[in-house]
Amino acid sequence: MMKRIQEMMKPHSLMLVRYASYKPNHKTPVNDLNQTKTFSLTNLRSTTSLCGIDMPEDLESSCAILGPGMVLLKNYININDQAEIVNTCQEFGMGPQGFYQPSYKGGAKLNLHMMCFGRNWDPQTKYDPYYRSDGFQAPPVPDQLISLVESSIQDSQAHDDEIPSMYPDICIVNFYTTTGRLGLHQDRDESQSSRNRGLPVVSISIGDSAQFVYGDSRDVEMANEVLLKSGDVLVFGGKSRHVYHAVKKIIPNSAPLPLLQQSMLRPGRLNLTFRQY
Ligand SMILES: O=C(O)CCC(=O)C(=O)O
Ligand SMILES: [Fe+2]
Repeated sequence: MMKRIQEMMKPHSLMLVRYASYKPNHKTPVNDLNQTKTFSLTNLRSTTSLCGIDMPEDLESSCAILGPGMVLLKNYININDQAEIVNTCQEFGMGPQGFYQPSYKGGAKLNLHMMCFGRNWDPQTKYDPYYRSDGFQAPPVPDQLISLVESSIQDSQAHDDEIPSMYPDICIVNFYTTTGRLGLHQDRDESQSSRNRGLPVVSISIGDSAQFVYGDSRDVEMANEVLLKSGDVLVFGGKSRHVYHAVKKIIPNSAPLPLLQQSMLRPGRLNLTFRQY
């Protein structure tokens, strides 16, 4: 539930460039070979078949305080930059270090596709500085995304000065199809020093909206709910660094139509979470 909406502002503008010079570095896959099938974020289809919502071009940004250390910057990223982020993730996501569907120890797969920048994270290995279970190395976090995260933190600090600064050296990119979801959890796999200092997690949403739940306990019935829309940035650090959170549902056909026209993002939701290891 939103506690308060503050000051209106223009959506953030960011110039993203392509990463033509990055050369992936990987070992021969050691296991999970069957997981290296490519997954595309985009699919070419006629513009008349795109299902999304019309958006006023001059929609302003706003801010909601969800709790101590938890700030939602609404409509923070403009459509062009959202489309560039889709392009960047697609470019890396189609490569050998790209999207795959990770699995838990027992073999069950997560209900999403994932790739990482900076360090790989996997439900089984947690953070590995170099290689994920199929042997591929994570590319570095793109500089333009680092700048976007740093600006988001500064803007969130203007609303809550207890949110610490951080340098985003790791990023998990999740793509949820319209049936995707993520169970209630805390983000606890970063270094103890990062977590003890309450260094924030910065989460960017692009595409279809998500019902996101969050709360202080493991009990999902007690959790609050907020809709994360395309272009929103959620920052949780300080006292909320270990908030329980989950993605309950993706709302089909809720992405902005101009984003779909520009990026050809497939139905579903792209989420990037940045952290300092
Ligand atoms: O998709 C989201 O909004 C949350 C993702 C998340 O919690 C995570 O990657 O740890
Ligand atoms: Fe999380």
